Amino acid sequence: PSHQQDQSVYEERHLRYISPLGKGNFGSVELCRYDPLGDNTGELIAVKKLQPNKQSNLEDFQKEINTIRSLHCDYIVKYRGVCYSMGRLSMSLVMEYLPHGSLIGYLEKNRQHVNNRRMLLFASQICKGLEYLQSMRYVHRDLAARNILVASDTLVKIADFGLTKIIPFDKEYYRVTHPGESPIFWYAPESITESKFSHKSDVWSFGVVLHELFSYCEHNCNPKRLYMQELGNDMQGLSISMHLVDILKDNWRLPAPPLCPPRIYSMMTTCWGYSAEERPTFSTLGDQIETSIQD
Ligand SMILES: CC(C)(Nc1nc(-c2c[nH]c3ncc(Cl)cc23)ncc1F)C(=O)NCC(F)(F)F
Repeated sequence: PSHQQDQSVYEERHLRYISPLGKGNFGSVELCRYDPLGDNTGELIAVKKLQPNKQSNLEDFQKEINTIRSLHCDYIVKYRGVCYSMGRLSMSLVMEYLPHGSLIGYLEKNRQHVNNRRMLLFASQICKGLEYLQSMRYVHRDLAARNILVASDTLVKIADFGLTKIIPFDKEYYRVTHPGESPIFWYAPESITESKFSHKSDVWSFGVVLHELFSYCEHNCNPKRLYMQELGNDMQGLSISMHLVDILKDNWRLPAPPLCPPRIYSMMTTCWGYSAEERPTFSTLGDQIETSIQD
């Protein structure tokens, strides 16, 4: 209902810190209990604090809060509200807490009872979440299994909108001025060479997430490791991204994960079309995944 205020304010005095969850873009996230009654019956929440010493300023954080507050989708981590502290000088983003954590940890722990059908269910949920993001003209820019959260054994959600940008109404892509520490092994070629980000660059990253899914996030065959093996581990710094683009131009792609169904691997390779136009849309990918689930 529109009258329901979507921004609930959490009072810092009722916040009970429990444990650290991890570090994301521009901040750290902690598990807390919001316990106004003081009897430990309050809800568990994930609280993302702005890293005070980071050059990222309050403005970027405010943008991230506005982004996640505007998203209402079953496959995107839910915004709960904000918590002001130190007399409204600093603020924290409050999100729903998903007990199973990020997809990487979940797959490492539960590998034995997650089969291909379950993987395809997760893939279709991520795809639907991305289709929704695209309908809102957002590009995520940091799609990776580490940024997918597990709500239950049958539900995953996209999270960490620290790098998400809105595509201007008159353009098909967003150009970043300050690339920062980029996860280049999840990046499309044009994002590496021209800092250009679009729905089609998110499609490339979705292909890499599919590879992570069907590799069960095995750390010895994660994308960075596989690329570095191909590049020769002796590379340093800047030349890695240029060498990476060269092997992509020569049509080298991540190899099929062990036991990955051929139809799924060919779906990944369509996401890795060198030029953005060759890559499918999320709706086409969604249909292909649904078809694979039926079989
Ligand atoms: C920076 C942070 C905390 N990292 C982690 N979150 C959670 C984690 C576990 N449960 C959570 N419930 C909500 C949220 Cl926002 C995070 C978690 N678990 C492990 C993490 F490394 C994060 O936000 N990562 C992006 C995400 F994984 F969420 F996509």
